[in-house]
Amino acid sequence: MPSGFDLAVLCKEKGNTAFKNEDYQTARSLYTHALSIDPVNEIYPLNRAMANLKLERWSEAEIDCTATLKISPGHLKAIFRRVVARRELGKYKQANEDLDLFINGAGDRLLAAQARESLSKYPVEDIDISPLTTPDPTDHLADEFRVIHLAEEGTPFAIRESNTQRGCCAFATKKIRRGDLILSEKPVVIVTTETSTVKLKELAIQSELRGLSPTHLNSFLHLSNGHADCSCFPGQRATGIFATNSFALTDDQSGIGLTGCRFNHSCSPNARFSFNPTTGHFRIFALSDILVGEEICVAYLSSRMLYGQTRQHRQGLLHSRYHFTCSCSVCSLPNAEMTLSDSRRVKVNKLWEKVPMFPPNQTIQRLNTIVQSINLLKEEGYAADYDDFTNDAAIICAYHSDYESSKYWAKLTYETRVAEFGKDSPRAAEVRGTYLNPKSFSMAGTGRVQRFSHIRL
Ligand SMILES: C[S@@+](CC[C@H](N)C(=O)[O-])C[C@H]1O[C@@H](n2cnc3c(N)ncnc32)[C@H](O)[C@@H]1O
Repeated sequence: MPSGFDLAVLCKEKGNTAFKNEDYQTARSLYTHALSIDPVNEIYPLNRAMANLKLERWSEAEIDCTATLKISPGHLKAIFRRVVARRELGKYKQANEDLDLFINGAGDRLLAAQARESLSKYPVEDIDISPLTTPDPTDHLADEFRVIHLAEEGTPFAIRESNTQRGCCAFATKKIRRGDLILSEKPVVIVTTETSTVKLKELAIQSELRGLSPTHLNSFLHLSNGHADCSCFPGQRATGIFATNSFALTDDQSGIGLTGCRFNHSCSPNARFSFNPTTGHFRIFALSDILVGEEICVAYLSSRMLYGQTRQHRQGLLHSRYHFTCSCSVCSLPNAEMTLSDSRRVKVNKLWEKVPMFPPNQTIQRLNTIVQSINLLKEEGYAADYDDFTNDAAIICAYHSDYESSKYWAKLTYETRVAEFGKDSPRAAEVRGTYLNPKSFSMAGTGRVQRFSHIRL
């Protein structure tokens, strides 16, 4: 497992950097990651012992020193660090025994004399100052995990562990309105996906990880890994984490936003993520009004794959791509409601295919089909992608020289895109011109003149 070994070494090196910067919490966590990848290297528990001493986590420091000594008996640094930990724990007898071991092992007169001198300051018998709680040696990550999940000030959400199988979730902490910007962040790990083999991708991810700050590497390694138990990327923890949490940024790039990737998927999402190539930010906008305490979910599948497919089909896609069984509010509907939901979505999909097939002399039917589709989506509680239909309506009205109707539909398209992707997004910019001037549609005014003002949503 050479690459697993690399990651452990990287964690140790970044941990050392954090330690030098006096960020002992991050250092401790990175040594824990290193240890979880390579549990037989004595340096990792030894370094973590030092971080634990700095954090005054004496019991854990003692446990780490003992672990080091199991792997490497007689390791002097481990013995000395355990002396410090045991003294602080009031285990003077054991501390003094360790100190004797250290002095004997050190074989250095000056060092031995200094150690003996410090020994004289401590009682020989134990006194009872045991810690208030006995640390669970398996729970090393608990504290860092909590730190990561503190909501940043000013954000309208918090990431919290849920009691569902969805793990961490984003919950609204303030009332959010449709079109509100929920999150904007720079992705930290960006990989070119075009023609990449798994091996190339793996190397690219490793190279990105090398460039991360200790804090970011630590956060990355805390992300969920849907590939921990499958054979997709054997022994490649970083690749598994990347595959679980990355989103397409552009046609040939994927990336991870360390906070954005904590938002779970829903088949009727109330938020939408997008990437703004101009600013280089990942953004999440609200698709509907969201109440305090409500979970904020985005969609991992795009438009028709989502609103036009049955639960079975969506679950199949999500499972093959991301290895999870969707438990969103739509997929958890009782049978009867599920059947209704499925039939609505299948119908919308059929209507979507039908819309462009109407000949020019059936534009009224075409517009009515568009209205019917959007109403079905609304009935389904699906609040996105109406522009898949409204843009078509704007074009066909302009074709028949009904610029008032065209503007009505183009405005809906523009407003949808502003709300879902932001006013400054390329998606909104794309339709702004035709909204302001429907005559600028390429086929405008080339069909039979007709009025459609009676067909509205
Ligand atoms: C990008 S992460 C999202 C954040 C994740 N919940 C966490 O704890 O960090 C994707 C993982 O979240 C879980 N997840 C997201 N949406 C889900 C859903 N609708 N149903 C079940 N699990 C979901 C799956 O384990 C998936 O692999």
